Amino acid sequence: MAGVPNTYSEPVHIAVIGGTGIQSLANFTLAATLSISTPWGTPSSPISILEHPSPATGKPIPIAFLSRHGLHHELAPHEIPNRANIAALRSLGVRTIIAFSAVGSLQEEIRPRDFVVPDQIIDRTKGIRPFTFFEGGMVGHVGFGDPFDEGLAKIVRKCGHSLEGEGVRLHDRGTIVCMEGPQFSTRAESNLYRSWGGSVINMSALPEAKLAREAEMAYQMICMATDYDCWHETEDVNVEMVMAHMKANAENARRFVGAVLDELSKEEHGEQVLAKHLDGQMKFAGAITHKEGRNPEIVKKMAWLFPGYFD
Ligand SMILES: CSC[C@H]1O[C@H](OP(=O)(O)O)[C@H](O)[C@@H]1O
Ligand SMILES: Nc1ncnc2[nH]cnc12
Repeated sequence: MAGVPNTYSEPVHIAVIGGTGIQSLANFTLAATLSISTPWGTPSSPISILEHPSPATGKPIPIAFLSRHGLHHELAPHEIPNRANIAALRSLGVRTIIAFSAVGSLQEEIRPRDFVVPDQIIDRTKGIRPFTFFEGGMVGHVGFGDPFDEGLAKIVRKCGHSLEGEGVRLHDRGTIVCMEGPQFSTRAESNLYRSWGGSVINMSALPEAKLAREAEMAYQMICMATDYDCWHETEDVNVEMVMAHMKANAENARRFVGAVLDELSKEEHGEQVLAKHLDGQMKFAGAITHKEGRNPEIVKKMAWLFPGYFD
């Protein structure tokens, strides 16, 4: 956009990843648009730096916004450059990610337009998406028992509940089934996922959440149900249905994200926003590969992501 700076000199600690139907965040001041190139390629879209006034001090707080499927939804779930997205955000200083996702509901009580703050994921991707930074000569194993950040989740839930009664219905927990797509599930699959205890289904929680964990970022997804997939007696999911529910509830989605950003801007959440509890975890996880066995090319890539960790 003409006149918008293409650099930003301050560190940015919070990011929002927008999914289907959320290609931008309105009501924020656009401070810069950044085109970042990483050793893992270029992100899904330029990263917008939005300034958000801190409710406490009025001082602008920068937020990075990235559109997962590209500016015009041109990237299918398996084409999303997840490693470039996460690496680019970390290079800006981001340590907290709020990720938004349109999901199918696998449970009667999760109605279209309800929000869910999930706490678990079942991986039904097919291994065709690059899913780790640690490969090709540097091994790293990171814990993923709780795929989302519980501290961040608590803040997100509190914000969601504060909007209840104003058109927002929130489910505090849930298991996402992340499927490969881009085709939707068969009815047999949809029923199988229900029998496994799945709450909602999407195509984008993974490897995004795994890579955020490897990059030592606190990550929480906010899901909005757009359909009952194909297990329910109502009409089977289709794109038109997903987009219609997203559009109808976009204002609530934006208010939800806005409330979370307001809350995260408070000084009391400083340590959480900087994900201090995850600091340095990859330094030890990656040290499993002895120095003499590390591939110098990968070491160079890693130095971009984790300056000073593997010197
Ligand atoms: C358009 S329906 C399928 C599509 O919607 C979800 O996108 P996102 O998670 O980015 O909001 C789902 O994961 C699929 O990519
Ligand atoms: N039914 C569904 N399956 C997978 N991803 C979705 N995103 C929205 N609805 C979905």
